[in-house]
Amino acid sequence: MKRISLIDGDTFDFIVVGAGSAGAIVAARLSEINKWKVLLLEAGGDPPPASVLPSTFAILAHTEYDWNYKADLDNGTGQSHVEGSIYMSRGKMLGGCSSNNYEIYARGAPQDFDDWSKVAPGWDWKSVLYYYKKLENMTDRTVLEDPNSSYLYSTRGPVAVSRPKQNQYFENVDETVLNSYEEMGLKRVLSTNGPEILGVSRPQFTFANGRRSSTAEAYLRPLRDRRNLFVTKYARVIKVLIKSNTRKAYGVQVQLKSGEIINVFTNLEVIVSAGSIDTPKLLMLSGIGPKEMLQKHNIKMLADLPVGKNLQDHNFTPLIFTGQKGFQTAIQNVLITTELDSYPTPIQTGFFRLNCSFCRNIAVGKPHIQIFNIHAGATVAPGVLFGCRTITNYNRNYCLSFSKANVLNEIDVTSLVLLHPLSRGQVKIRSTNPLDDPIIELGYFRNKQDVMLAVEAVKFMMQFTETSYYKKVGGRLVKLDVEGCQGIPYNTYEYWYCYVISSATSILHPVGSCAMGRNGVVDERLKVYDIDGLRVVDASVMPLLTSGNTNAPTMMIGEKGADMIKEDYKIRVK
Ligand SMILES: Cc1cc2nc3c(=O)[nH]c(=O)nc-3n(C[C@H](O)[C@H](O)[C@H](O)COP(=O)(O)OP(=O)(O)OC[C@H]3O[C@@H](n4cnc5c(N)ncnc54)[C@H](O)[C@@H]3O)c2cc1C
Repeated sequence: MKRISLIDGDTFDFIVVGAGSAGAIVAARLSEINKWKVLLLEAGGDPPPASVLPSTFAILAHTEYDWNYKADLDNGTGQSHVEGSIYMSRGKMLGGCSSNNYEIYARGAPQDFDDWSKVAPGWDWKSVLYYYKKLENMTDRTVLEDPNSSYLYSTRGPVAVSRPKQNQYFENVDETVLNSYEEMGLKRVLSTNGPEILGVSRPQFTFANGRRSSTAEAYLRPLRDRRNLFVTKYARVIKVLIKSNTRKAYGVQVQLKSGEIINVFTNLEVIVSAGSIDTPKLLMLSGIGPKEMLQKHNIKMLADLPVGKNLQDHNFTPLIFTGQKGFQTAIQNVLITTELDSYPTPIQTGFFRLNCSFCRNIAVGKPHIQIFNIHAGATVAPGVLFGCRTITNYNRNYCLSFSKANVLNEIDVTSLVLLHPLSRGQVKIRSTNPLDDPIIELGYFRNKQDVMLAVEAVKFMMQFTETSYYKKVGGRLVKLDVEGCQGIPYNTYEYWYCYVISSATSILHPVGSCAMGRNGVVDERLKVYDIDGLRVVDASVMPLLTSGNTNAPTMMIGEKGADMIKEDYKIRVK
C-alpha cells in the first residue's frame, strides 16, 4: 500500500472514494488482483489514539476526525433538541465511522436480508452469511464452543470480534440488568448474533486485545507492502467525472490537502463509498439525482434517480431509571479509567417484539425494538450533562433534569431503538459548492405508526422498576423536563406520545439514500442505473434498515460488493 501524492492526470483501474466501513474493504479486496491498480481516496487522515483505544470514542465528537453534521427534524418534532437538530456524527478518517463508532457488532436478523432480496436478488440471508463469515475473526469463545451456534461464526476474517471478560463490578451490573430483563419476560440468549435474535445478552464488540478493529486497522494496516494499492489521505472528491454523451464515469475531481484541485482517471470504474450522507451529495453534484433537485441548483442532469430519498435512520427514545443510592456505586466510574482497553461502561443489549394489536403486522419476522442499557455509578452528573448537551444536542433543561438524577444515585440509561421505521427522510444538497454541508432531513415520525410503536415500547419498559432489584433499591423512572410536554398530565398516553416525539434522537445509523433494487439508485450488483462504470458500495445502498447496528452489515456489503466487481471482470471468487 503506497501513500501517494497524486498529480493531475494520474490513472488507475479502480478509484474508490471514501475509506470507511465499506470503502476500505473494497479497495483492499480489489487490490488482491495484482494486475489492477487501485486508488483509495479519503477526505480525512489516520485515526488518532482515541480511535484505536476501545474506550475513548466519545472524545472524537466535535473534532477534526468527524464531519460534525447537523441533521434537521421536522417542525414539531425533537423539541428537546437545541433548534430541533441532532448532531449527526460521521467519521472522517481512514476507517470512516468504523473508526469512531461505539463498536457494537450486530449482524441483523435473517429476515432483514430475505426482505432485501425481494427487491435486490442475491442479498438473501444465506448469501450474506457467507460474507459475514468472511469478514469476521470471532474470538468470543462462548459462541465458538456452543454446538448450536458455532456454525454461524468464523475465526479466519480480518475484523476481530470479542466479548472480553470484565471486572467483577461490571459483571455484577450485567447480571442485575439481564436478570431484570428476564423478569420482564425477555429471554436470556448466549448472543443476539446467534440462531435466535429475540432475547438479551451482553453485546459483542469490534475490538480485541485492547485495539479497535476498524476497517483501517483490520484491512488497510496489514497491506503496507501491497504495491498496487495507492492511498491518498486528505483527498476530498468533489465530483465524479462522467462523459455526457456516453454516460460513462471516467474519473474524479479531487481537492488535495494543499487546496489544489486535480482530475484523476480510471480505466475501469469509480466506486463511491462515501457513506449515506456524502455519497448522495457527491452523486447529485455530479449530475445524478432527482430531476427537481438538479434543476433547482442548475446542475446538468445525467440521470434522473431518487438519490438522497428513502433515507432511514434508527431513532431511539431514552428512558432514565435510578438505581441504588449512595457514593459506593461511584466505584464503577473509577474502574472505567483502569480499563481503557475495554468497553467503557457495562452495557447490555437485546431485541424484542411488541404484542399490541396493530404491532403484529409491522416488521413481520423481525424484532421491533433493540434495547441498550448503559449503567453509570453515582456522581458522574457533570459528565452526563456534558455528553447530553454536546453529543445528542439536547437543550439545557432536558440535560439538567437528566444529570440531576445521577448526583446521588446510580442510573440506567435505557435506549429503545425503533428498528424498522416507516418514516423516510432525505439528503439534499444545500448549494453547488461541494464544501457546503448537505441538508439532512431525518423525517422521524412522518408516519404516526412509528410514534405509536415507540410509545408501546416505553409502556413495556416501565416494568423495569417492578423487577426485584429495582424494587429493592427503590428504583424509579426519572421525570425529565421534556420540551412541549410540560402541560400534559404525566404518565398518560398523550404524555408518552409527546415524550417520544420530543426526545427521540439518532443512534447514527442513516442508510438507504442510494438504495439498491427496482425504483432505487443502484441495481443488485450496486451499479448506478443509467451510468456506466459507476457503483455505490456503502450503507446508502441498503433498501431497508437492518435489525441492529449498521457497521457489520456495511462491512458485509463491502465484502460482497468487492466480489461482485471481481465477478463482473471474470475473476473467480470463493
Ligand atoms: C458515533 C457513531 C457510533 C456508531 N456506533 C455504531 C455501533 O456501535 N455499531 C455499529 O454497528 N454501527 C455504529 N455506527 C454506524 C456505523 O458505523 C455506520 O453505519 C457505518 O460505519 C457506515 O459505513 P459507510 O462505509 O457507509 O460510511 P463511513 O464509514 O462513514 O465511510 C465513509 C468514508 O468516506 C469518507 N468521505 C466522505 N466524503 C468523501 C469525499 N467527498 N471524498 C473522500 N472521502 C470522503 C469519509 O471521511 C469516511 O471515511 C455508529 C456511527 C457513528 C457515527
